[in-house]
Amino acid sequence: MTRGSAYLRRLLHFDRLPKASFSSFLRSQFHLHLRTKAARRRSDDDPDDRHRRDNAGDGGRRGGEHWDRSFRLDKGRGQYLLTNPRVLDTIARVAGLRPSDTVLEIGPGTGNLTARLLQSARRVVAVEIDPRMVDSVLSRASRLGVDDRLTVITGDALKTAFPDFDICVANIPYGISSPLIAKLLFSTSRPSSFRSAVLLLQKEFARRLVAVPGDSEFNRLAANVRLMATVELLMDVSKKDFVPCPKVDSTLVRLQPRTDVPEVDLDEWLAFTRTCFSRKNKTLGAIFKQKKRIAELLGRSKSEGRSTKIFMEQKQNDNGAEETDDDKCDDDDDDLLEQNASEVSSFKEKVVGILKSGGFEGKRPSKISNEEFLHLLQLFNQNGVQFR
Ligand SMILES: C[S@@+](CC[C@H](N)C(=O)[O-])C[C@H]1O[C@@H](n2cnc3c(N)ncnc32)[C@H](O)[C@@H]1O
Repeated sequence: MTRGSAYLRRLLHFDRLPKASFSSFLRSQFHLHLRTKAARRRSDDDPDDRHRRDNAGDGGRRGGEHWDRSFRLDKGRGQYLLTNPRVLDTIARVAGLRPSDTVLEIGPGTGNLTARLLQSARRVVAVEIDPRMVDSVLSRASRLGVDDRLTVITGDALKTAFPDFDICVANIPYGISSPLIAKLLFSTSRPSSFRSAVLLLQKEFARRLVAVPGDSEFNRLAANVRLMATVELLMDVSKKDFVPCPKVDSTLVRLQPRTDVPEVDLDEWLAFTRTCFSRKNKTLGAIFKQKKRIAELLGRSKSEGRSTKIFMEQKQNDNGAEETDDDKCDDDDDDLLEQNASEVSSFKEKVVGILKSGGFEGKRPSKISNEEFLHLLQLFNQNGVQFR
């Protein structure tokens, strides 16, 4: 008998019994463990059991929502299923659904949240990119007898036209957080026809969304979202509540479209904030004095009506941060300067003059409120400087 098992024997008070009894105790425990494991595996493969688990969202809600492993989950598509029934119930509850509501759900997956949304709302319209998930959620809805109230659009939520909806509730793939929020807030009819969007987001991303001017995390996305909506953090959700377990924790967030959105051309605003936040930790004076920036602005201001890609189509990372590293911007500036040198120089004087007149030259974008940004944009536009 090894020292370890002698210690275990003492610990379990087997030291006064014959060694043979202890060995047979260990053997019986081992067999019990194997039997339990086999039973669990059988239950996973049992369609009835699976069905019982699938139905956890429509009544009893005991135990976890399990993944039936009928196909491989694609992490590249953000297929992390939320399986904690308490969290799923809470999301459906705090979303504030009304019986007359049409809910837009992005990425229903196997329907863990969908089943609950269908309990409280009139109908759910879901957009799902993976046809395997579409089959899964549709067959689940049909088993629950609610398929007549569920429509699933197979496609990319960023490229699919959304139908009219009252509220959006979703555990979204985190890779599309920024462009999806931009699409919800900037491309729906104005004033926004929906009441709110309750989204599960990566925790750090959610914190950046609620950052205010002066916070180290304040960024372009936060400024843009604040223009269109109020943001509220509802609750944190542990990574342990997902299958498979992701690397990051999550936060449930409510976005409520503002009814008092300022009168501003939104494409112009988006292009303007893109410029303002283009260089980390620089003052507006430094940002707008860049040769490349001046040349771009001059080109835009001269060619009226020239359109640029809008916010959600622009290349951006999921942090909502689009700032470039300080030293990378001046590369190739000279090549980009196609305008006549004296024209560029007098345009630069004009831009700097506008910044000075509003007291903005020495200010950093991360400390500026939206009211101030709007004022500066107005000054630029009034003086013929256009951003898109
Ligand atoms: C985080 S899972 C959520 C699944 C389910 N709602 C849940 O909570 O268990 C994200 C889902 O979004 C889908 N998805 C990923 N990218 C998408 C896109 N661009 N448009 C629509 N659905 C997408 C994935 O296939 C997956 O089903």
